[in-house]
Parts: sequence; C-alpha cells; structure tokens
Amino acid sequence: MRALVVYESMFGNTQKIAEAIADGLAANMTVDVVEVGSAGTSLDGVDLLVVGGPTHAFSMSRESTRKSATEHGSGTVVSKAGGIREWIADLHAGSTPFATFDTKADKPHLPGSAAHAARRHLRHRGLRPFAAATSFYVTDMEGPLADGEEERARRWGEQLGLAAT
Ligand SMILES: Cc1cc2nc3c(=O)[nH]c(=O)nc-3n(C[C@H](O)[C@H](O)[C@H](O)COP(=O)(O)O)c2cc1C
Repeated sequence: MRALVVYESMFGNTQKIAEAIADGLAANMTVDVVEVGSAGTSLDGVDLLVVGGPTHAFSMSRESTRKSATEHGSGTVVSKAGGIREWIADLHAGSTPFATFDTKADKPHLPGSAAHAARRHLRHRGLRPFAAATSFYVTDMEGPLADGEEERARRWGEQLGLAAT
C-alpha cells in the first residue's frame, strides 16, 4: 500500500508536519512526501493521498497571500511555485481516498481552515474523504509549531496508515 503526502509551506512549519505525518504513515505503508511544486498530477498507484498547506486568509493560500508571505517573511519561502489550491484544480482526479491537514494560528476563535477547504475541493473533484480534516497549530505567523504538534502529527499519520491497511 502506498501513501502520497503533498504539502505546501511558506516558512517550513507545514513541511515539518508533513514529514512527521509521513513518518507515522511509514509504520504501515510505503510513503512518498513531496513539496507541491514538485508533485505530479497523476495519482496512479496511490492508495491514500494526504494533502496539507498553511491556512491563509481563512482558507487555502492564493497567489496574493503567498506574495504577502514572501514579502513579510524574514527569509526565503519553501513553496515558490504554486500551492495546493492550484494543484488540486490540475489533478487527474479519480476516486482515491484522501485526508487533508493544515497549519494555522493557535487562536481558538479564528475561523477558517485550509484543510477544510482542500477537503471540499478534493471531494468536488471526485476523490473520497477518508478522515476528518485536521489542523496543527503555530504560535506565530512564521512559527514555531506549538509544543507537541510534530508528535501529534506523527500519531495522526500512524492512525491513518493503520486504518488504510
Ligand atoms: C498571508 C497570510 C495569511 C494568513 N491567514 C491566516 C488565517 O486566516 N488563519 C490562521 O489561523 N492563520 C493565518 N496565517 C498564519 C499561517 O497559517 C501560518 O503562517 C502558517 O501556518 C505557517 O505555516 P508554514 O510555515 O508552512 O507556511 C496567515 C499567514 C499568512 C502569511
């Protein structure tokens, strides 16, 4: 069984979560973890797709929010060539099972989530939801991740892999 983890990340936090999820999945599945700019659009041979990105303006990023992140961040960004919104739109979609995740600010009352938006878009493309959309938290715009989030991501990946096999 093969899982594909596709992530978008500006400041590296979602990348860390994606790698932790992949680590957890690897207990039960073969896993590839790919930055969205390098991900192909075919899902041939993929038994479980896991997609995640940073929450920007209550949803998945757009070109304008990525530009803003690039301009306001203190270094170079990880995802320089498009985000998961565009990747999902281009996907050669089938009925592959999927799960989505995001990173977002650790503020309980702030609405909106890239993971929920990605879930809606993937369902719309015909893919099959396999797990609830899940958020992982950062303590500030550029991070770091809140305490324990990488371990929580690893466990989430492990549970997904167990359920898929
Ligand atoms: C332009 C922009 C808009 C953002 N909007 C939101 C938002 O609506 N809700 C939220 O919780 N976090 C928001 N954030 C914080 C991001 O979620 C945070 O930067 C991200 O989780 C960091 O992940 P990354 O290092 O992988 O980019 C925003 C960040 C940027 C740069």
